Amino acid sequence: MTATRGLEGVVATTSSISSIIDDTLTYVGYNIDDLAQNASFEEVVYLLWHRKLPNKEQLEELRKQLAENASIPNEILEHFKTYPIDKVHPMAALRTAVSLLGLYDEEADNMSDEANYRKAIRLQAKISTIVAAFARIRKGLEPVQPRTDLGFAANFLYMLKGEEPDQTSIEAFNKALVLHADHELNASTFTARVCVATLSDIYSGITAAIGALKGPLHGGANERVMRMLTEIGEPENVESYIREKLANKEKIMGFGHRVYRKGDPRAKHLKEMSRRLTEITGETKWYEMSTKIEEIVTSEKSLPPNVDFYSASVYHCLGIDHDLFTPIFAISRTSGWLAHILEQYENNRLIRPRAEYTGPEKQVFIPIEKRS
Ligand SMILES: CC(=O)SCCNC(=O)CCNC(=O)[C@H](O)C(C)(C)COP(=O)(O)OP(=O)(O)OC[C@H]1O[C@@H](n2cnc3c(N)ncnc32)[C@H](O)[C@@H]1OP(=O)(O)O
Ligand SMILES: O=C([O-])CC(=O)C(=O)O
Repeated sequence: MTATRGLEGVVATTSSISSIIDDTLTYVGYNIDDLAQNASFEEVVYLLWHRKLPNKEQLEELRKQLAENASIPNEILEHFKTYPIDKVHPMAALRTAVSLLGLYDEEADNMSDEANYRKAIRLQAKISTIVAAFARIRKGLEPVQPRTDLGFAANFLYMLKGEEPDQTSIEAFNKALVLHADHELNASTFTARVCVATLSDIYSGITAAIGALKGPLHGGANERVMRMLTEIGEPENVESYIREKLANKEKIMGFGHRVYRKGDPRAKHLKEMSRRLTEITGETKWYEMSTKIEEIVTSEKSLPPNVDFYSASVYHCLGIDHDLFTPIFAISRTSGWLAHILEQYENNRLIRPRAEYTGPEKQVFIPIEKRS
């Protein structure tokens, strides 16, 4: 038995949800470029869960279900208020809150297909309310109740800020949600599938996935990109900062990918959004710095930017706190995680690979009183 480090290139399951072939990303066969230009996040959720685009009635029904299920139990809001608020990362709060949410769902352990679908709706609906409520509570603000007349993207921005967002912000945020919704067998999706393949419940699967997304090699990179941009401060500091990092063999956050070689097809959409939004907000330096970083990293290391790189300046321009960037990724990716969890249940087999043993062999047990 020989181990493949990081399971690189290992095909671990079949799936009909999304694919990456020759650096092209599709959801159920629809090119991500088409979806990013044309689809609402709710349409994408429907597509991932049903493997077809909704008609008008089906989309309206899903929108209604998401809006009607967006409120969260008061116990979760009260729980947030007990946290050492300035020490808790919002991803840790989200991971805990999703687990807690399971305690208040009477169907949590009902494994019928119908109950699992109802739970998927509830989780997708409530996750953005959780993130927005935590963001407000930690600032000493009252949480804002979700509205049933707003779409998913608009509702999140409204709950976060307490005022109706403008059309540009809604469109940009919707596009970011579409771009992050699913991505084949990435680390957090694989985590979710491994978890529920034991026939554990959906809340366990999403809690586990949030834990995996939090890491800086995965979803946590977007927050670190903004930290790097802030540290650099001005475009004239980019060159020395990046070259020093590369010389020290440090990783530049937001670059590189396990699967893409020529480049991440989502990055160009986020780059264009970053260009537009930084112009609108008068903060063009973030875009200017980002493009300079891209030039250096691409030429020195042949590493193109991934989805996390330009999303940082996009979210910054939308007025979102930097430590909420990864929770926002989680809000969108919940749709993909849920699609994969439901697909796993449909055709389940326990996921249990092997390890190549590299430890000592044939050891002789020594009683404790004789050990040095
Ligand atoms: C949504 C997402 O999850 S997208 C990815 C988000 N993560 C990041 O942006 C973090 C930065 N990027 C990385 O750490 C990596 O590129 C990963 C984790 C995304 C992919 O990693 P892997 O396929 O395992 O590649 P690995 O980490 O083994 O790197 C291979 C080589 O490229 C280098 N490399 C990879 N990414 C980077 C980077 N961002 N900056 C500098 N060097 C890099 C490594 O140092 C290594 O070099 P070496 O062979 O000289 O030791
Ligand atoms: O696929 C991956 O390894 C990481 C990624 O880009 C994502 O999850 O969107």
